[in-house]
Order: sequence, then C-alpha cells, then structure tokens
Amino acid sequence: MASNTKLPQDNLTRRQYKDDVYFMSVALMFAKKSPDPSTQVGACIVNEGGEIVGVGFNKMPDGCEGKFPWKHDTEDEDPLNTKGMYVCHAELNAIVNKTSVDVKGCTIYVTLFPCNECAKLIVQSGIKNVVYLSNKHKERNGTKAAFRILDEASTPKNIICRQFESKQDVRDLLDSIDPFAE
Ligand SMILES: O=c1[nH]c(=O)n([C@H]2C[C@H](O)[C@@H](COP(=O)(O)O)O2)cc1CO
Repeated sequence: MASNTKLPQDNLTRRQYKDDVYFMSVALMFAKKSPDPSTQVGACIVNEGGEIVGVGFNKMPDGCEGKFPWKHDTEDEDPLNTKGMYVCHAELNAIVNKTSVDVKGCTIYVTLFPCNECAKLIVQSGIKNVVYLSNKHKERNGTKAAFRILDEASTPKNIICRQFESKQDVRDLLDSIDPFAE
C-alpha cells in the first residue's frame, strides 16, 4: 500500500490499518477450514504486542464431527436437528484455543459480526477490540442483542467495536503471495 494512500478509516494509524489487513486475512484463511456448508467464519486474536494468540473457525465440538446435522433452522422444525444447537462458533474456538494465559486487552478479528453468546464471551474474557467484516445477520435478534452487549459494556470496559472496510486490500495481499518466489 502506497504511503500516500488515504486510509479508509480516518481514525486509524497506518500501522493499525496494515495490521487490520493482515489479521483479517488470517481470520479469512481460517474461515476456509470451516465445514459449515453455508457460512464459514474465522477469528484471529491478537495481543497488544501484535502477536497472534488464538485462531478459530466454526465447527462441531471435538469428537462430534460428522455426528450432527449442518441443517439450518429453516430446514427442520425440530431445533435438535439443526446445527445451531451444536456448532462451536469461531470466536469461542479462538478464545479456548488461546496460546496465552488470557486474552485481556486483545483484539479479535472476526469475519462475521458476533452473536450474543460470543459477545458475552468476548466481554467476559477481557478482549478490548472487536474488528468484524460481514454483518449479514444484522436483522437477527442474536445480532441485535450482541450489539447491545458490546455497546453497554464499552463504557466501563473500553471496548471498541468497528467494521473492517478494506476488502480490496485483503484481496491484494492474498493475490500478492507467491509461495514459490525465490
Ligand atoms: O459470530 C458468529 N460466529 C460463528 O462462528 N457463526 C457460525 C455459526 C454457524 O456455523 C454459522 C452461521 O450459519 P448461518 O449463516 O447459516 O446461520 O456461522 C455465527 C456467528 C454469528 O451469527
């Protein structure tokens, strides 16, 4: 990215902006590992020193792969036959897979705006920044409740939640990778 390029989000430093592009790219790559046939979500947690301390994607609980349906709740009226009851969200997996003692003060990059359950986890774990890409489920009550949780918690806990706006820079970064370059 040329140094005179206008930052898409004016309140970000150039360093923060570049970090956003790198870490959202990591979250997107992990999303590709998700077996969910309809929505693959990835999350990447970064500490205040700029180190990745957790990654995750949405998947069934360990040992339960292939044992529960990937059906959406619109496809079966019995909730027990739908994925929502069983799937572990990307944020949960990233938090429980952490390589550090805790994730206090960290930033979570997530490819989809968190649901209410993940918003609770994020707040309780001490994560300070949430950077999300898509908000395709904004009409869902879970998403609306998550907004409320993050918003209300932001005053005492200083949580900052913002949308990632640099999709083209992620494409450019990933396109520029040549694993065989000398
Ligand atoms: O924050 C999230 N993190 C996350 O991993 N997910 C997962 C759960 C499901 O596997 C999938 C959502 O599926 P769908 O878009 O078909 O409702 O994304 C969903 C959300 C928010 O809804």
